[in-house]
Order: sequence, then structure tokens, then C-alpha cells
Amino acid sequence: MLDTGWFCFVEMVQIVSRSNTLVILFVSFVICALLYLINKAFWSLQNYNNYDYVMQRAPSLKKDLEDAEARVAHLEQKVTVLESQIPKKYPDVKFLNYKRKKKILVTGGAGFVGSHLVDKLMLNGHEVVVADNFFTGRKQNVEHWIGHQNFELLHHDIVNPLYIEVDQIYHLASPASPPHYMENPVKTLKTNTIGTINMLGLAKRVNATILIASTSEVYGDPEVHPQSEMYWGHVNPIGPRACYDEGKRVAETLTYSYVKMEHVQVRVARIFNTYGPRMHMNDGRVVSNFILQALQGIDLTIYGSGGQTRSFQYVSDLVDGLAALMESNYTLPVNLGNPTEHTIEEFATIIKQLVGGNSKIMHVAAVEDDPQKRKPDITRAKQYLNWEPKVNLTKGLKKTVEYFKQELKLFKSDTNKVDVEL
Ligand SMILES: O=C(O)[C@H]1O[C@H](OP(=O)(O)OP(=O)(O)OC[C@H]2O[C@@H](n3ccc(=O)[nH]c3=O)[C@H](O)[C@@H]2O)[C@H](O)[C@@H](O)[C@@H]1O
Repeated sequence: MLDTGWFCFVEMVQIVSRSNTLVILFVSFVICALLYLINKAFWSLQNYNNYDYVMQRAPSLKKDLEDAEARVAHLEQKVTVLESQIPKKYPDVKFLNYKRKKKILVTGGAGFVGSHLVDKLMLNGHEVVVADNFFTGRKQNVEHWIGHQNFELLHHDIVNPLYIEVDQIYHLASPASPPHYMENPVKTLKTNTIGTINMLGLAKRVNATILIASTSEVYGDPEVHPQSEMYWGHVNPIGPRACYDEGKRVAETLTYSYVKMEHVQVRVARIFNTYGPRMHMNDGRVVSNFILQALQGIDLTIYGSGGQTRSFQYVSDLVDGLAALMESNYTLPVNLGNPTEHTIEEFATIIKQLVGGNSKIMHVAAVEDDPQKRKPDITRAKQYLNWEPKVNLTKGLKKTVEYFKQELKLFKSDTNKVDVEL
């Protein structure tokens, strides 16, 4: 078509040179108009043919597209399967031969203390089964082991019996922070009584050694200071803390009854105030409360005068003590705690200095039956387990503050304010 146009143009130039200019201009105009119309008709015809062609092939093109989509879906599936086969990177665990490798159940193994203990046992090369009802425990505390050949996670409430084969049981399952264990006192009692019976029954059936996590709370509001294992305690049996204090006291009584009647191999750890990474942001105990308040620049709330004392141990010291107790042959209760004692007022100042910021210290109403002093006598642990705490308060608190900073960042990406349960 372009060639024809060019040809006509040349022709016109030749005619112009020979004829009357006006006639020639008119003829040229008519020719150009005709060429334009022919050109337009040609392109419409071409487009019509393409459209027709596409319409004719539409069903087969649609089928091709469907086939391609099915092939892509199939390949995607294959990629998913292959990705799941790529070995996950786990922390390095020790190799133990079958004689030394133990199968160990940790109840409450997804909780704050339990998960640190699980890490230690896993790294030492044992096979670990965690049973947790996730009331205060969290999957994220043990997620780095999920899928490992030595690890198993059971969503199980130990108020119901558990039938498995194990060599050792660390029985840690129970809420431990006052606001959590007071939330449902009957459930706390069931966990510490029926749950403990179930675990002692399991230990008896499979001939496993069982370690019971008891607490400094069995000493109640103590009249003896520091508290040695010989002290029988001073607990209000009908007070708000009784569900936990008395629950743990019954757990100890049950334990020694199983020793007397069934010769079960037992260990009993009386755990004093413990802190460290993986504490829940809404734990409600003093360490997490003060750190979170200081990090957010809000006032640190002291319950009562602040003259009451506590002795804080870092979680890695505790798990070393628990493992040492399990491996010992000592069957009476053992205190596991750090004997460095502080008033709560001093503790608030320590946290404020460590975190910095503008928080002030304020006093609010005292809580009922709050033990006024607490400090472990750890002579027994030193003598029979060769154990004593290694991590000092500043070092432990620095790690804990770092942990809570990260937790706050994650939390704040969701919302702007954290409600600390007070
Ligand atoms: O941390 C632990 O290991 C222990 O914690 C609790 O015992 P408690 O000593 O009462 O724990 P906190 O709630 O941390 O209280 C410690 C002290 O700080 C005070 N407190 C707590 C929280 C707060 O925001 N402000 C405050 O002044 C409490 O009144 C108490 O005097 C549990 O009952 C024990 O079973 C557990 O072993």
C-alpha cells in the first residue's frame, strides 16, 4: 500500500509538470482520498481476520492455559515437598550411645523454666518429650527443636493420665506466677495434686526417676530466715496463695508417699524466685513487671512498703541445679536459689538504674499474704549436688532486659501500648 502511495505521488509530480495546476491539484486530492479509504478498509479487514482467528482457536487456547496452570500447580507442590526435605538447622547436640541416651519427659516443657531445661537436655544428646497444656507455656519457646529426631512435643494436660515409656520425668507443669495461679485456683490445685499423682503413677509404672518442681512458697511467710529444707513453713491454708502453696505441699506429700508405698525414685527441688529470657510479658512477677515498666518509661509499682525481700536466681543456674539433682542420688528436698537478698525497694532502684529512662518508683496497696522475707539456705545443694549459682544479678538482668527489649519491639509492631498485668 505504501508503494502504491509513493507511485501515485511520483505520478502527480510528473502531471504537475505538464498540466493546469488547479485541475491537477483537484485530481491529486481525489486520488489521495481514495488511497486513504482503501488503506483503512485493508487494515479493518486484516483486524477482522485476526479476531476471527482468535475466536476460532479460543477453546483450544483456553485448554492450553488450563494445562499450563495445572503444570505450575504440580511444580509448586513438588517445590513444597522438596523444601520440607531440606534439613532444618538445629543447634548442635552431643552424640550419646544407646546406653547413655535417656528418654526424658518434661511436663511444662514449653514454659519459661521448662524450655531452658529442654535446651540443656537436648544439647546433652538425650531424647526429650515435652508435655504442655500451653496455659502459660508457648510453642515458640521450643520451636527451635520441632522436627528434631530427639524431640517430641505433646499438647497434653497432665490432669489426664499419660501413657508413655521414659527413663526420667521432670515434673514442672504448673503456673508459677501469682496472678496466673490465682486466676483459676481449683485448676492450680488439680494440676499440682491430680497431675502429680498421674506423673508419680507413670514413674512407678515405667520405673522412671521423677523430679518434682516444688517451690520456696512451701515456706509461706517464713518465721525462720534464711529458709533451710528443715523448716516446715508458715502457710495460710485458706489465703489467696494457698492453691499454689498448699498444692505444692501436697505434691511433696504425695511424692514421699509414693516412695514409702511404691519405692519410686524421687527428687524434690524447692525453687526460689527465678528470672531470665522467655518469661512471658504478662507474667506478672516483679522482674518482668519492673523491667517492662522501666522500658516503657512508666512508674515502677511496688506492692506495699517495699521492705519485703526476695533472692533472685538466673534461669541457667536453676536448670544446672535441676539436672545436678536428677543425676544425684539425693532423695530429700533441696533448695535451689540464689542467696543474694534484696528488698523490693532496692530491686526497683537496681532495675531503674540498669534500664535508665524517666520512670519513678510508686507504692501501691500490698498484696494479701505476701511473704515478707525470702532467702534460700543452699548448704544442702552445695554439699550433695556440688551446686551453687554462678550468674550475678547485674549480668542476669542485663540479658533479661535485652530479651524484653526485643519482645517489646515485636509487641509494638502490633499495638502501641503494653498492658502489664498488675
Ligand atoms: O519467681 C518465682 O520463682 C516465684 O514467684 C512467686 O513468688 P513471689 O516471690 O511472690 O513473686 P513476685 O510476684 O515476683 O513477687 C516478688 C515480690 O515483689 C512484689 N511485687 C511484685 C510485682 C510488682 O509489680 N511489684 C511488686 O512490688 C511482690 O509483692 C513480692 O513481694 C511464686 O509464687 C513462686 O512460686 C515462684 O517460685
